[in-house]
Amino acid sequence: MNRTTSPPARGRLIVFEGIDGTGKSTQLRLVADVLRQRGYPVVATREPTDGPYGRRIRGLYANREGCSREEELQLFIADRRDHVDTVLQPALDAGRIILCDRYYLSTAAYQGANGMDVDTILARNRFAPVPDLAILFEAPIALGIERITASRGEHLNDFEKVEGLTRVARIFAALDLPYIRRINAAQPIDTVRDTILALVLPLLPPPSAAN
Ligand SMILES: Nc1ncnc2c1ncn2[C@@H]1O[C@H](COP(=O)(O)OP(=O)(O)OP(=O)(O)O)[C@@H](O)[C@H]1O
Ligand SMILES: Cc1cn([C@H]2C[C@H](O)[C@@H](COP(=O)(O)O)O2)c(=O)[nH]c1=O
Repeated sequence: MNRTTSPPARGRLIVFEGIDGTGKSTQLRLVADVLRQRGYPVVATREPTDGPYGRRIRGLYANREGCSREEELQLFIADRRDHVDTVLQPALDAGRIILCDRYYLSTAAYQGANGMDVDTILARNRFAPVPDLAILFEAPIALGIERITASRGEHLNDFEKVEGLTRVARIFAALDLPYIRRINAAQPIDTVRDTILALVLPLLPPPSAAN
């Protein structure tokens, strides 16, 4: 008998976006735990990645000297291409639920804040799968800075960085795409987690169909 098996349902791509210190990584871990407890095959990942381009990008945080804005943008895009090819597309094809800490809206906002054209950045990311949901974490810049300073001892509070984050926040605020949902990330951790789950759970197939 000629038996056929149906391919697994396409997975879901859910991305966590927003300025620094709004709680994306914290929430990604919490939401991944809840989904796994419910039986979903979750892939938790992030950009910049830990791959070769991502490592080069992280090296730039310490010293940007000699790297033009265009080269920086190219590195983020190369990192994303690699991420799509090696992690995101295979996971989607296998029916997994991907939770990704930052994606191409971060490129639009951060490299846009560096002076690159936002629409051009988005156009150069057309190779990347469109997310099913982009959760945009919104909180005052000062709150994000305060959280990071308290937790990591990083000193983000100089004028130049605050000004830069203000430009980033303005671009995030102006993005108008159908898959974006904005959340109030200034609320307590459990409240934010429940808000995210209320957005995510209705988008998922039953856990058995996602395995
Ligand atoms: N809702 C919240 N209320 C209070 N503190 C929070 C909340 N969410 C996260 N934090 C704390 O703020 C700090 C920064 O959180 P987290 O690393 O998750 O932010 P992030 O958005 O991923 O930052 P970055 O973009 O810089 O990586 C952590 O110490 C975390 O415990
Ligand atoms: C994906 C992406 C990230 N960035 C910036 C945003 C943050 O300042 C760092 C990542 O830091 P995290 O603490 O690891 O979240 O990189 C960017 O400028 N462009 C991008 O595309």
